[in-house]
Amino acid sequence: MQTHHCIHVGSPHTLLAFCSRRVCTRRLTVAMATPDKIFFATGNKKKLEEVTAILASGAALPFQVEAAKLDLPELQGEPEEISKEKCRIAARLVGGAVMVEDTSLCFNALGGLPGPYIKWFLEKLGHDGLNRMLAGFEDKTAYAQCIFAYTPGPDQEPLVFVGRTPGRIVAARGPADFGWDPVFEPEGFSETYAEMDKEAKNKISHRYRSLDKLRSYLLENSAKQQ
Ligand SMILES: O=P(O)(O)OP(=O)(O)OP(=O)(O)OC[C@H]1O[C@@H](n2cnc3c(O)ncnc32)[C@H](O)[C@@H]1O
Ligand SMILES: [Mg+2]
Repeated sequence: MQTHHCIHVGSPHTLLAFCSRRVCTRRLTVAMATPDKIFFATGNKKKLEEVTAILASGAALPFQVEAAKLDLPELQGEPEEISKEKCRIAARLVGGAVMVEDTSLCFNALGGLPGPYIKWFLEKLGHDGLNRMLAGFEDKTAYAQCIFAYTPGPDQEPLVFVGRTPGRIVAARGPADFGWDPVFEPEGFSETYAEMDKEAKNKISHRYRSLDKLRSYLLENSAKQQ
């Protein structure tokens, strides 16, 4: 059997190519450089505020993040797949590099539901209804999950970055200006997300944890850093 060496760059984002040696069927992978401009597509002003604050709190970025206000579809399926598909749709709409995120609120007693469907549960049942859903269960624990999906362009497969913050569902406390913040008390804290300073939430939140992973990935692959 003939053997030879293909270069295999172990970067998670890959441009698929094939080795020029005909005997080789292995796919070569080449890391995609971080572009100069990446859109953040969302229809949610509060998400945008948090993402902007989280990115601004770190070192200066060698790329620009520009908001794209898009009304993206509420898809069904597993959270990672929802985020990826949302990203593919957004990349086609903006015609370039884009990141999106999809947020879930998962009740442990309900096997992770409402999960990615929290938007509809919150809209139809309100904060009190979310509490009542757990009335028959002793276990009030939950986790907030954010999945950022990023692609350098419409023809590239999106990558996902998952961040989770554990906590529990409590009767609403604090300002009701962002989703289910008043009913989620993160583990290790006596305040709900809504009662916490924005800065404090942004240091421990599901959004911070996933965005931090995406930021590291983008910095590692940024030509300007090398
Ligand atoms: O355009 P996109 O980015 O999809 O924005 P969206 O508001 O539709 O957001 P999702 O599809 O991710 O649905 C998540 C739901 O959870 C809410 N939400 C998201 N992040 C939150 C956070 O950090 N705290 C409280 N509520 C949040 C949000 O308002 C939605 O009702
Ligand atoms: Mg949405």
